[in-house]
Amino acid sequence: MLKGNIIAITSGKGGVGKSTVAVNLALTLSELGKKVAIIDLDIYGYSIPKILNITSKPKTMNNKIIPIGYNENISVMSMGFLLKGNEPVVWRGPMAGKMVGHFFEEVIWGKQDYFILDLPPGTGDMALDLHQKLPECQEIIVTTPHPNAVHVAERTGQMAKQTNHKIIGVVENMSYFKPNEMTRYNIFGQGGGETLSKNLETDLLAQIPLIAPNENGNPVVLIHDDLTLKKEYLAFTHCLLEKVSSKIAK
Ligand SMILES: Nc1ncnc2c1ncn2[C@@H]1O[C@H](COP(=O)(O)OP(=O)(O)OP(=O)(O)O)[C@@H](O)[C@H]1O
Repeated sequence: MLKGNIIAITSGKGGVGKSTVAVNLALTLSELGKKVAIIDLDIYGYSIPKILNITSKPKTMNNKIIPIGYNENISVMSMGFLLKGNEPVVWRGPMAGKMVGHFFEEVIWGKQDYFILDLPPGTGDMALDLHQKLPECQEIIVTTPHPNAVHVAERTGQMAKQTNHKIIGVVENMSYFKPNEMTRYNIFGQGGGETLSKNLETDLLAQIPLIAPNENGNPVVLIHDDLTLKKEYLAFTHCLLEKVSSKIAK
């Protein structure tokens, strides 16, 4: 199975930034010299290949899949690598569950410091499969500050608790927008991450701001492209490393 610390990035609602958080966390860990695998478990709504701009296809060896190497520290697997172009995945739940099993067992991962799992939103089949297949997995719950996102994310956290997955903490994404040092807009409200972490009796690990598109109108979501984002993710990753290693030590 997977050899290394396993961290699932979860949420209640879609679109709150799970995949973005998963990728930036992996990039930051890799910059700190850690070996990281990103497993895109959003079988229907995979987005990691697009975020990382990966177009190559994985090779196989002895009937096992070799994950795509993004850089020397990061290996990636996604449903998107197995399809031609932007094909939809029109599968019933058990098929998707089987694919998740393949991603864990039929990919040559080797030993990694961290496996970052990008989950689909909610408490459906995939989350349940994960709880059964990887009981040692720990979770980070992503929300925006908006009360609706918090309300739904709380159910994901409750599921983690019911199935004995440790919650490392909450990340509040799209927390605020700061066009300059003097101005700050709380576009999706305020305090959602804090409320969620209190309700789940865990820590608020980070408040990641909304980043404006660059001068060409392209979204900026990777730490490579924005210094503020880089600093926020560095602080978040250090906080995470401390929490994960203290849990390992216990
Ligand atoms: N901090 C941020 N600032 C600006 N844009 C962001 C930020 N975080 C995420 N986004 C953008 O928001 C959109 C949704 O992000 P993402 O795909 O990571 O969410 P998700 O929770 O994984 O969604 P889904 O559940 O649908 O897979 C993307 O277009 C992403 O580029």
